[in-house]
Amino acid sequence: MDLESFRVGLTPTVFYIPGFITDQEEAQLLNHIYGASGSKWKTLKNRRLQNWGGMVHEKGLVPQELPSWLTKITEKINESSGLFPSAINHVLINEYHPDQGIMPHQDGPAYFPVVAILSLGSPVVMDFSPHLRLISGDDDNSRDQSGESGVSERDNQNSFSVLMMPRSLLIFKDEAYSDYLHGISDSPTHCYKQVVNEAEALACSSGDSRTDGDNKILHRDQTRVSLTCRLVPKVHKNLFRF
Ligand SMILES: O=C(O)CCC(=O)C(=O)O
Ligand SMILES: [Fe+2]
Repeated sequence: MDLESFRVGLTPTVFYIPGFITDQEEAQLLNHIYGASGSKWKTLKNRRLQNWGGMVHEKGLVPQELPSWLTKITEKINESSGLFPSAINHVLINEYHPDQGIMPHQDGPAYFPVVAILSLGSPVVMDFSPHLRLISGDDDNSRDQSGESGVSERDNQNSFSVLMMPRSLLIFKDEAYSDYLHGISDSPTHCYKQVVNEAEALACSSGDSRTDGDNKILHRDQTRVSLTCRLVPKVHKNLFRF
């Protein structure tokens, strides 16, 4: 795959790959996700999530083997992007109802700084906003299970947004990873007027979203499920030797 041809926007470095999986693969993934044991879900204030691959700690991953229905996807991401130095070993599955989102955050330091997000279900807009780097130390206090940390300082210049259609893959790294917060508003309508990938996203949509084309408003009338695929380079072989 020529990843360069999927680059979007002016900020290094964001790639948007429409139709990364087929309708059938999307349905199969949703079957596996909703077929998982109820105890696999962790309910947060504004969404539910499933954690696959093991527990991420500040010092690395206490690993758990990914099931084959996930490695099928992660291997395809590894091979087609060529951006991960070894196999993706962690997948966070987030579920959002139309009035749910994720606060602007930066992914935690345990991850290799490349993120691949596969979207299923309802389209949404993800907002990126630059933040002023925190001057000192770590910000562990606000980190939750997903390894994300809230960062309060930010500015609104140079912000940009990406429209994430079902079955698409969004990859971001470099500045987009290190100098920007990313988040999804909890509003049931999202405006896609300013997105950096409107043409790419809408070219591939097959009527699975309700849009108001004149005002570029997206009505989130379905649940969205996303798979955030990452690599935790440091893996703990022995739980008791932390
Ligand atoms: O659901 C998404 O698209 C984003 C998830 C995310 O940012 C995360 O899990 O860190
Ligand atoms: Fe994130």
